[in-house]
Amino acid sequence: MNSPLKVAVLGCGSVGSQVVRLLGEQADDLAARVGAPVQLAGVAVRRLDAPREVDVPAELLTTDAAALVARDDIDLVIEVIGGIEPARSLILSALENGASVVTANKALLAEDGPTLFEAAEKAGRDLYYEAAVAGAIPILRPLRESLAGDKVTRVLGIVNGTTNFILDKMDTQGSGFADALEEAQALGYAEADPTADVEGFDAAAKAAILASLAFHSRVTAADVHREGITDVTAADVRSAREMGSVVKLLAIAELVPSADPAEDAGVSVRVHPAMIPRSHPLASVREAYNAVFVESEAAGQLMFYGPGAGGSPTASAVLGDLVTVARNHRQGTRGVGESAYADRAVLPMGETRTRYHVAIDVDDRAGVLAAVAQAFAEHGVSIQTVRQEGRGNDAQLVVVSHEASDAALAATVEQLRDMEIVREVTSVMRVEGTEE
Ligand SMILES: NC(=O)c1ccc[n+]([C@@H]2O[C@H](COP(=O)([O-])OP(=O)(O)OC[C@H]3O[C@@H](n4cnc5c(N)ncnc54)[C@H](O)[C@@H]3O)[C@@H](O)[C@H]2O)c1
Ligand SMILES: N[C@@H](CCO)C(=O)O
Ligand code: NA
Repeated sequence: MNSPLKVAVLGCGSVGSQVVRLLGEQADDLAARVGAPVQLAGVAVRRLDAPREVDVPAELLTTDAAALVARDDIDLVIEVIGGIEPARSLILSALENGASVVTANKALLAEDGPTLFEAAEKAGRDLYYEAAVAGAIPILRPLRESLAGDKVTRVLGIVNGTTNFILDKMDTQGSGFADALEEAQALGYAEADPTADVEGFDAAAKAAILASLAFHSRVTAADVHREGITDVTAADVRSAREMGSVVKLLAIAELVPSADPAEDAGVSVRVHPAMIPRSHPLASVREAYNAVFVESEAAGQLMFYGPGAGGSPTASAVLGDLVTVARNHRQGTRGVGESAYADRAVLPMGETRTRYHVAIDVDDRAGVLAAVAQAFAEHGVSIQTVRQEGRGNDAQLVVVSHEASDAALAATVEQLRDMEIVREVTSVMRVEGTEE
């Protein structure tokens, strides 16, 4: 057998503890798959005496992560601390010292991925991060490797388990957002501070990573249009149900065509709640599960489904990467690095073409429908369907538009809100996953 590869694990929380457990339990199989034993050489923690989900020999624990990654004998570094600093400095230092790196850190990759990729390139080492998007689900490697010969045109993902759980409860139990969030917290899905999940920051980081890989371009979290689910009401969810749809928080990355068929105009990358038909494969993704739906020119439609979070599922993705980078490291080669040659521009949200569902409480009298239709027409927005519900003081018009620029749709809704015949615009939501 070849001499062992030495691994440093940075952070021993939910994911780190499961990585350490699996490194021990699967040691023989990992050695066979890598072609050399993979030996745990150090675990950086914040406190030596903190309770942990896994037993780590005391001599392997250290609170000095910087010194651990600077050690000459470390071949592989697994970063599962999270956040921007010190994670970024530690990864850069590990690469400079000749180690290959596996990380689950979506926030860092989405904020400053190119700095890390350039450092990996310069060092001739690997930087792998399958766990950063949709936890255990293999999605980054399929985009980066399996689909490298195809042209991806759209990625639609349910990439945040907490928000999917909340929206699922709102749909199946008729709960309001606050009650569904409370249930998610009681079950341990949502954090005490749920901002990153419910405001869409977590999904936006993942959208940036997916878009970068799918479209061979650099997309950062700052480029992603982001709306969370805090304004989704029970009325929105009911309205979706009446149309045979369901509300999901989607991470969307799509190629936007231009007038010249040989060239695209750029990419649209966004996270927002949307209504999708119940017949769409993503509609069946329940509770805290994740799924990523990919459309490409040659392959057609693909769906990747599974647990998007949790210590053990996420550790599965980390160890999958570890086996690959360990094998490369041993053989003195590296895997596929960053591919950003296409350098596509991210279009402003206003230029993105979307469809809207708008529910409007109106007076039930002659000319009202015509006036509402006129507001859409003034902004060049074509209506696909309109239906009336209720009568008299309870009349409601539900309009679904054809595709139009998001700016035109938003302006239409603004105008509706100002109209005298409109009592209230009760629900505005984008519609996705349908053929025009
Ligand atoms: N938990 C999940 O389901 C999940 C899923 C996908 C990706 N991730 C990512 O995995 C990473 C880790 O997440 P987690 O859920 O395990 O978080 P966690 O908070 O449970 O664990 C992080 C650990 O790092 C430790 N730490 C903080 N600063 C440190 C330092 N300077 N040196 C050493 N240790 C330090 C903390 O004490 C903590 O134990 C994050 O980037 C996260 O986004 C997590
Ligand atoms: N908080 C995330 C898990 C880690 O990405 C979720 O709810 O899916
Ligand atoms: Na993944």
